[in-house]
Amino acid sequence: MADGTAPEVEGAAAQAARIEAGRVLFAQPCTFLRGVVDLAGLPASGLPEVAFSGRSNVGKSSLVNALTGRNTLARTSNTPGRTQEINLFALGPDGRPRLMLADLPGHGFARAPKAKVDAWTRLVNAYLKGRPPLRRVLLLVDARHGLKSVDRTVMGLLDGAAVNYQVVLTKADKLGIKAVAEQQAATVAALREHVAAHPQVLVTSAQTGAGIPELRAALAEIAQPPAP
Ligand SMILES: Nc1nc2c(ncn2[C@@H]2O[C@H](COP(=O)(O)OP(=O)(O)OP(=O)(O)O)[C@@H](O)[C@H]2O)c(=O)[nH]1
Ligand SMILES: [Mg+2]
Repeated sequence: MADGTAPEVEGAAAQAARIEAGRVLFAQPCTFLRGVVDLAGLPASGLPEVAFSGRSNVGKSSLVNALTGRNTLARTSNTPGRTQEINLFALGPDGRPRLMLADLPGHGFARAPKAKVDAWTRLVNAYLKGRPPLRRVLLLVDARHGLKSVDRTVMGLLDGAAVNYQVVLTKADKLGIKAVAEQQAATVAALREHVAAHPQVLVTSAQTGAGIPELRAALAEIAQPPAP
């Protein structure tokens, strides 16, 4: 390079700057705005939004908590079907939030009455297809199980609506390093034919914090830039 800096050194410096931007963003306050049961209840905030989607019990609410460093911001449970509304959280300095987080009800099996599950599935699908500020959908997939047919249905919906999405493997602490790497490689390969999918698959654990700095960094690139 012209200034004598080796490319790998420049790459490492750029990555460190991304990680730092993510740390700074998620060190800001995060406040629960509201839970909505129909699209009309969604605020027109003008903020970029990122949604946490995936099968029931995959760890969506836990990931919101791990990212924001708050254990009880989003309610979690061992029972699939815990989150039954679209819960919105504003992240950023008081009065000047930079990013909206949307913790969604899960897809697929849930321990709740069928009529209720059908209603929130319709809500989530309508939200995923038609929410203008939605910049990225994080499609959470249990690292032990990989992509399931309900995930492929959601991927088809997002491809069709041209909504950018990124697969995040969760609960990586429940698998060995080799098995996680194999699941990651298989998922990357499966995403190649999906036009709206981000090519990078992130690996996380809400329990150990693995992958959380990297996911924060990815979301900092979507957030509104900090005020000068
Ligand atoms: N070991 C481990 N357990 C996790 C992790 N993330 C979530 N869990 C557990 O998985 C269960 C479900 O977590 P939630 O965060 O409630 O999952 P969810 O996707 O929001 O579930 P619904 O709202 O029901 O769709 C809880 O018992 C969590 O403690 C993780 O990274 N590692
Ligand atoms: Mg939840």
